Amino acid sequence: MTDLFPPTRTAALEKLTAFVPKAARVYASQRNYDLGPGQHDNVSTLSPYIRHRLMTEPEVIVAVLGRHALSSSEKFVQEVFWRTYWKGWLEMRPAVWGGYQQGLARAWDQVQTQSGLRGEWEAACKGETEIACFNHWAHELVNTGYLHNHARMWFASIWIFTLRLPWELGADFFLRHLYDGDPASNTLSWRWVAGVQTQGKNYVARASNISKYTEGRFSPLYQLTSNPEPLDGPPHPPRMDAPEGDRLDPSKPSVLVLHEDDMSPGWLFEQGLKPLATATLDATAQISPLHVAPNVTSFKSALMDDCTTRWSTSLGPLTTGLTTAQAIEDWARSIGAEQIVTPYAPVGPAATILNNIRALPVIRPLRDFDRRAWPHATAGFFKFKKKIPELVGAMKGFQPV
Ligand SMILES: Cc1cc2nc3c(=O)[nH]c(=O)nc-3n(C[C@H](O)[C@H](O)[C@H](O)COP(=O)(O)OP(=O)(O)OC[C@H]3O[C@@H](n4cnc5c(N)ncnc54)[C@H](O)[C@@H]3O)c2cc1C
Repeated sequence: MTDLFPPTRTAALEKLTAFVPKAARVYASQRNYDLGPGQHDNVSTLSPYIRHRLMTEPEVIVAVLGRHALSSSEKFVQEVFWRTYWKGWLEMRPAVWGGYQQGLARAWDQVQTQSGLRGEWEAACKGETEIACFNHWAHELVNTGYLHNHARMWFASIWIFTLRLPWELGADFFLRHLYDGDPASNTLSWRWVAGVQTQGKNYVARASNISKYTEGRFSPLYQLTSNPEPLDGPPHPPRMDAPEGDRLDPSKPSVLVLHEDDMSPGWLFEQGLKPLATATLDATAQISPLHVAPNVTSFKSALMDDCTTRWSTSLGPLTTGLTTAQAIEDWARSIGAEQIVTPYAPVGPAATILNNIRALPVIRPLRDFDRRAWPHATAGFFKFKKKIPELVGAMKGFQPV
């Protein structure tokens, strides 16, 4: 099943080319249908590539707008901007990621000390509950590294409101098994389903909706909790300013650190960066207190191999798989660098490691796309999406048709 996501940019581009003709009318009318593993042709299945920026959001949007007007492909373009919105929202409230990690640590303690909870959590993760659709999605996730968006919503809702398991354990289960596992999209989507993101409003999975959008493959009648209350959560932390990124002075002796959040470093070379050497950061051990699934680890590392192979002539000598701030500092010093350059890593495992580097200045340039979009994630998506035409207009290479 890993063949669904060959870990190369060439494969990502082929998928994009095949999907572009469907990005307008077909996507708008059929995107909510989950037709099962290997049958997800009505959506793009590009997220494992976009999440790691083996392919960027503007690149996908520009390809779609080269074929369709924004008015007819609006639904798809908006979905791509959901990723951007979630990232901007979390970037301005990084304490929410810390809060999730604390909640997860508490829930994980309970799993280890309460055998009843442990059994229920294990049954959910193994797809051994009484609910057939839920079991199916647990297996699909573990076997393929992907779930359709609607299945993610139903699964999260059943996890929280029918199985009554802590939402943080469900978010962690996703992060350990999704090829596109993403701190912002995953954490904030789980919070949204639970009713702590849009406070007081939860997402309730209904048998009729599941039956309709799986074309009758599943119909969990009378099995799902029907009117659950949203969970209580703390108020949102105060909003910080969105980051602006650092200015890059390419004349200083620099080393480059590549990480899972941006595997297309060409834009840094365009700014004149000529690294003395490059290292790749492996942040997978920071994703979860448990082991990340081996297929996810090997997917990420194959994507990184693809990136460093494509850019090999610009990177200088390559060191792979550094895992700590100390290891990066020691390596950078041994090269004789005066600064460490790294594409801005948004809130998450890579940023946590990079933020602990003290021995040398860390220069984190931010892509123009993020700098323009993130500050608009001040409130809900409804407000953010009004900025989409302006953000699309500012994209390099965009020619309206
Ligand atoms: C509980 C839950 C957890 C989720 N966890 C993740 C996650 O860890 N990582 C992740 O990338 N997405 C996550 N999503 C969002 C969404 O489900 C996936 O991005 C989408 O299903 C990816 O499939 P696709 O590429 O075929 O999407 P398409 O429908 O083809 O959409 C195109 C692109 O738009 C973006 N996108 C679409 N829907 C969303 C969305 N709701 N939020 C953010 N971006 C979106 C993705 O980059 C996607 O590749 C989660 C959603 C839910 C409800």
